[in-house]
Amino acid sequence: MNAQPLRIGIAGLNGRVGRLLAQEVVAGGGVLAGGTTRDGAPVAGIDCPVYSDISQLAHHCDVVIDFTHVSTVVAHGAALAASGTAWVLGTTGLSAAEQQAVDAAAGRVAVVQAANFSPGVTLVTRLARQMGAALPGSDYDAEILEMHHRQKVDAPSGTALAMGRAVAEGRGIKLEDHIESGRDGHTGPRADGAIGFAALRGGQIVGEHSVIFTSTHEQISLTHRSFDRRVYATGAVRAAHWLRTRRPALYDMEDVLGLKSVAE
Ligand SMILES: NC(=O)C1=CN([C@@H]2O[C@H](COP(=O)(O)OP(=O)(O)OC[C@H]3O[C@@H](n4cnc5c(N)ncnc54)[C@H](OP(=O)(O)O)[C@@H]3O)[C@@H](O)[C@H]2O)C=CC1
Ligand SMILES: O=C(O)C1=N[C@H](C(=O)O)C[C@H](O)C1
Repeated sequence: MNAQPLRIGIAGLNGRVGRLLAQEVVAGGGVLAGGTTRDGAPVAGIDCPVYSDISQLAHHCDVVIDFTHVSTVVAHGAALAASGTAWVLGTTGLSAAEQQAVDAAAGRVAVVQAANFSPGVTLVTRLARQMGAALPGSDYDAEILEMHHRQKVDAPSGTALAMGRAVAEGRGIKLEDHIESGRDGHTGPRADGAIGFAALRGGQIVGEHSVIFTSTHEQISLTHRSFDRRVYATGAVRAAHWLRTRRPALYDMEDVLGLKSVAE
């Protein structure tokens, strides 16, 4: 049993998720050790030290929860690995090179990375893997539909890509070899075994994802809707506490929820 409360820092303290994280860290029994904003300015209504440099924040924390922007990932990974600070990473839209930086950091510190910290999405993604295994691409066309608020900057969403990757894993193929995203114009017919994506944007929709399998004779769809971003913040804080006793490695929300020991 750890006597000291967990010291949690928040990268992107003034973000839509960052502001909720500040509340959930305290509600979860942790210490809000500080946060970052781009210019180091304090955030109205949140009482903690604020830095512009994540290295400064890291020295005061056991773990940093990071929901920022993809442009920060390489620098954040290097800084947290150098200071030995665990990392809960929710930022989406990573390139292969940015993902490699996360993998490298996870060789030195414990990292939980998830495109979506909601328990419901974690389960839907697991089910998508099982459906991919059971419903072959030769008979069942897999499509992922997502809708988000108008401010979202990356598409398809990280969650949609994770769901597509799960379908591909179930089918024993690579998503990269079968992805059909952003169809427009004279696309030709759907490729056999393709995994398709469609991204909608509008208003203040928090996050909606559907995985849809359609054959000649039937359709099966799984839909998840987030009503409140707090579901991401509570999931990320849960991940931060779970990380406390872990060795350096890359973990995901299935690890945090203990699902990997449950038979599929
Ligand atoms: N994994 C999950 O469960 C979820 C993931 N996300 C992802 O989290 C990320 C943030 O989402 P959201 O909170 O809605 O976004 P916001 O734009 O509301 O917040 C992002 C914050 O990141 C900071 N930031 C942006 N660019 C930089 C930079 N170059 N350097 C340092 N800080 C920067 C901004 O700081 P400042 O205000 O100082 O400019 C801002 O406050 C996105 O990638 C999103 O897709 C979102 C929801 C759930
Ligand atoms: O930007 C968002 O808002 C969200 N981003 C994540 C994603 O890209 O999947 C998670 C959630 O859908 C909300």
